[in-house]
Amino acid sequence: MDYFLIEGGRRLEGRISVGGAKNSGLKLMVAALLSEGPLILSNVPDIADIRTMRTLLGQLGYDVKELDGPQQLSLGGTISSIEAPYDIVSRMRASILVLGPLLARMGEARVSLPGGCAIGTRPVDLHLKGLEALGAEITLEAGYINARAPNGLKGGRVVLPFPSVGATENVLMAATLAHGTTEIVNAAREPEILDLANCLNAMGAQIRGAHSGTITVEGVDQLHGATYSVMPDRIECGTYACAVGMAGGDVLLEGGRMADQEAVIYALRQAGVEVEEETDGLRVRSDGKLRGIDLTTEPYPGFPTDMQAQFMAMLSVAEGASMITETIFENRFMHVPELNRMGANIAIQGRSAVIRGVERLSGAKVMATDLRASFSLILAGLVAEGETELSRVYHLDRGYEHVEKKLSACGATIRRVKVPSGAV
Ligand SMILES: CC(=O)N[C@H]1[C@@H](OP(=O)(O)OP(=O)(O)OC[C@H]2O[C@@H](n3ccc(=O)[nH]c3=O)[C@H](O)[C@@H]2O)O[C@H](CO)[C@@H](O)[C@@H]1O
Ligand SMILES: C=C(OP(=O)(O)O)C(=O)O
Repeated sequence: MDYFLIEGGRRLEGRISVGGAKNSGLKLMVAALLSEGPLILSNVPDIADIRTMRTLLGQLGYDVKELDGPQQLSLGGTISSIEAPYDIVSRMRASILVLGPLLARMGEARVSLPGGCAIGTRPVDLHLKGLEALGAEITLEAGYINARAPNGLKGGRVVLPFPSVGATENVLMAATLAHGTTEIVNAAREPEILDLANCLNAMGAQIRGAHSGTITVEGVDQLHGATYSVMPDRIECGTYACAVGMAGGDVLLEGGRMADQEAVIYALRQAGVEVEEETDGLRVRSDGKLRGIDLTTEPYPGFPTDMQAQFMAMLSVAEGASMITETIFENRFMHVPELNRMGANIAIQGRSAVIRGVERLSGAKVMATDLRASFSLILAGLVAEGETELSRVYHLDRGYEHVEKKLSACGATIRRVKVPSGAV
């Protein structure tokens, strides 16, 4: 298992190129299952989750080819299996999203139940109810979801009690090939949903209102191939903005977009970080002097839960106290004990964390527990006195590409130590 060594105390200057969004790229790859012709995707992030999705699509019989390196993929072929097995779904929860497309295209699907993960129990009841509203017959057996729609799916009205991102995407994809009209009420409004709808429309789907909370889909008989570019990763962009905020410096986040992340930019500015939109991306400047602020995670357009851990790290060295309330996942504070081991002063009270800013953090051996928690520890390491050793970086590799390259290019001292598999 690789680990990172980080030496704190360097300002960050230069440019970081923001990659394609993990949370869009994965869904666009799944959308290819709905198409009769190949889907060509560009700006695909070079991350482990995308490689896992390639394995899953391969398992279903699909052919995923690199056209010009890992960032441009061609996806197409014939579906020869309708089963998403446990060993892949348990590695990556987004695998559940093949359920809707397989049902719509093949009339049946067998997908392992994903189960919980480090940040919460993460049930999929809303996905299943949504698909049932389109006429799917669903049973659960031996840890698997068995779904059937022998006469095809029928358009229906799906009212989500909570705007679940995954449930919205599963129902949206299934509805593109259903007979008749589907309305998804209280749909998630994340920019990645709009990206998915835009790609599906480019493939011939008839989707309206993908950014509005009520999505209308007129089912069509078939979808065709298309060429589409994955949107930039707003979470990666916000993560590097926090790095500059803490370490101090001046960095252009190439490809970053203000419109995708107004709540994050508002919070950065409140904390004392300068953010401006330029033609090429977002310019972030900071003198490293930060103020404490209060934050609550919410569905989009509110402050994203996927930026919570990074802000926690940043606010741990701000002047004054901050409070972060996590409303999306019930167990997303696993980074707190690790940050405290580096000298942070953070107390958890129920769903909130009270962060009392400290003057300095000190380098330590710490352990990644989930994707965003991993990066919060890198951020802490960038400003800590001495050396930080971050283990279990496979969590980080799921969703951040070329971290050590991107940060070192801006002056950070960070290196990956490769440990051959099998070594102790
Ligand atoms: C691959 C991907 O895109 N992942 C993102 C997606 O996850 P994901 O699609 O899993 O997130 P959801 O919006 O579905 O989940 C939010 C909350 O709703 C609950 N819930 C969800 C579905 C369901 O059927 N029943 C239910 O109770 C979940 O347990 C969680 O507490 O959106 C999250 C919220 O912005 C992000 O943190 C994840 O990075
Ligand atoms: C929670 C995340 O991803 P996933 O839903 O894939 O676990 C994330 O991207 O922060």
